[in-house]
Amino acid sequence: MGRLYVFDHPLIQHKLTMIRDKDTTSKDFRELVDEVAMLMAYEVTRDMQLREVEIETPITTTKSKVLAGRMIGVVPIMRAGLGMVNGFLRLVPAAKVGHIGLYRDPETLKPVEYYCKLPVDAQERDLIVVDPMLATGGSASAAIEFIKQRGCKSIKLVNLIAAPEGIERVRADHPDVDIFVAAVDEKLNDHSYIVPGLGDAGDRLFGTK
Ligand SMILES: O=P(O)(O)OC[C@H]1O[C@H](OP(=O)(O)OP(=O)(O)O)[C@H](O)[C@@H]1O
Ligand SMILES: O=c1cc[nH]c(=O)[nH]1
Ligand SMILES: [Mg+2]
Repeated sequence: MGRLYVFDHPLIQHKLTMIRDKDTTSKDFRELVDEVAMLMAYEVTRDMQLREVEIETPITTTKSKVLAGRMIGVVPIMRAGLGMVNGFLRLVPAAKVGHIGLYRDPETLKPVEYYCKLPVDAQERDLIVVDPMLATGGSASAAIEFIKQRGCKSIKLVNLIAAPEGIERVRADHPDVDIFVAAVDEKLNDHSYIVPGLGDAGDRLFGTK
């Protein structure tokens, strides 16, 4: 069973409140999603490997640590996942970015794939799938499945807000994937939007509605 991490850091919770507020403008919404993604990236990357190197400071020679081992690939689920990419890249600029285009069909609620491009060395990277919303879990589960079909094995999922249904779905379909969220909300409504949630993340990021 994949582990579930809920980030209760006060800065994340404060910013999430502003993100949820319906009166927050697209500009502020984008900036806040970016900031929370960066704060989450700090914790999500806690298990990155280090190796020791010898360096010279202005005072003396010393041993110190640098990143080593598997590098990261950030995989946003478009569109809304795009809003979380920069936060990760600011902390890990050497990360590569793969894109998965999915939208949830409003009638069937099933994810429809329209794009997939991963880094050529994706199989050798620790992949972090990002999407602000985990509602039914259909989109995240399909995205993880596409990535696995391309030979990738080390995968994490990072969402701002998750519904219990989405967490259960991803855990059932992909028990090897750990999930990192800023909040677990109450439920889904009749249109499978998260309650209380933040509305349509893609529309709020890009001002399309
Ligand atoms: O867990 P699910 O029930 O699959 O729903 C979550 C998905 O819905 C949203 O995308 P949307 O389909 O609105 O596409 P968009 O990002 O282009 O707006 C969201 O960004 C997730 O990808
Ligand atoms: O609440 C939801 C559910 C799916 N997609 C969103 O953007 N918001
Ligand atoms: Mg949307």
